[in-house]
Amino acid sequence: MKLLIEPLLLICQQAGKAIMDVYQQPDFQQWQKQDQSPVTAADYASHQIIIQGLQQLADQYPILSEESATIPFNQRQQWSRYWLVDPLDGTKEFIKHNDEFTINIALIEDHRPILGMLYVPVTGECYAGGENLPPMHWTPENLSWQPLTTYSQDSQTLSILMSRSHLSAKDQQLLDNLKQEFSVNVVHAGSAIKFSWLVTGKANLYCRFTPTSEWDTAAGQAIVESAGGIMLSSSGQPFTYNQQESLINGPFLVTTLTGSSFEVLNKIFQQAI
Ligand SMILES: Nc1ncnc2c1ncn2[C@@H]1O[C@H](COP(=O)(O)O)[C@@H](OP(=O)(O)O)[C@H]1O
Ligand SMILES: [Mg+2]
Repeated sequence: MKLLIEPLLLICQQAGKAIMDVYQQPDFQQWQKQDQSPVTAADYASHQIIIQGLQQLADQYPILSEESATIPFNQRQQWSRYWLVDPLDGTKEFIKHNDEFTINIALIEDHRPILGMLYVPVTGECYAGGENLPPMHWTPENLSWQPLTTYSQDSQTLSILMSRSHLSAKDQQLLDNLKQEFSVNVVHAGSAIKFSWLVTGKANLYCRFTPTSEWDTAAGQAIVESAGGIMLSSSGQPFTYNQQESLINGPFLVTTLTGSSFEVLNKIFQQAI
């Protein structure tokens, strides 16, 4: 698994450069996809580079990318290992020009993310982690991977991450209920950048009720889990992938909280579903 880190970083850097080339154009084009979500030339360019890069690796696995996601479930069901890719996560943030977008690449084995990489094109930072790998951070300043200190702890103070672009009445209800038990600080961030904030200790909770897709969460989950955090579904089980025809995720809770604060927060999350 460790051997994949450097080649994946290189792929992300190349795709990130293509994304930034579009981002820096004064007036880039955008289109609506069939599901009404926006897409740009940056999404497609990044997709092409990542596919080509993954196809050049020594070990070959099928690839499911947001921009080529029409592979039917009866075919995907045969896969024990595959790459799950979001070539540009946070397209709305990209269009708003607020810098909060990522490239997400995960390796899934038997429905669980065993390796994840998140790349932030604007800063050139990269996060990685997985099974038998510590959470790691790469920066253009250090030009090397540094292990991240893990922040799992029992705490009465919540820094809760919420989407910048997708919020619901349930999110508000959850916040109100959490405020009765914890001191709560809300942090807004777009895309899978939210997962990086969990492993750097800038936040300790991310709950989501509005839809996301499987490629939005898998890489972040692998990194958070490598840092000792957890990502749970509405049934209280670790979050899984490629189990159904739909690629839309249900509600989830991601946290680095432990002990009694985790128990209280999990109860409030379960009640909110
Ligand atoms: N109705 C919907 N169905 C599926 N995914 C949705 C969705 N609304 C938002 N998302 C997902 O939420 C992601 C953005 O997350 P956030 O709101 O936290 O920034 C989007 O990623 P993309 O930008 O890659 O499409 C998109 O996949
Ligand atoms: Mg996405």
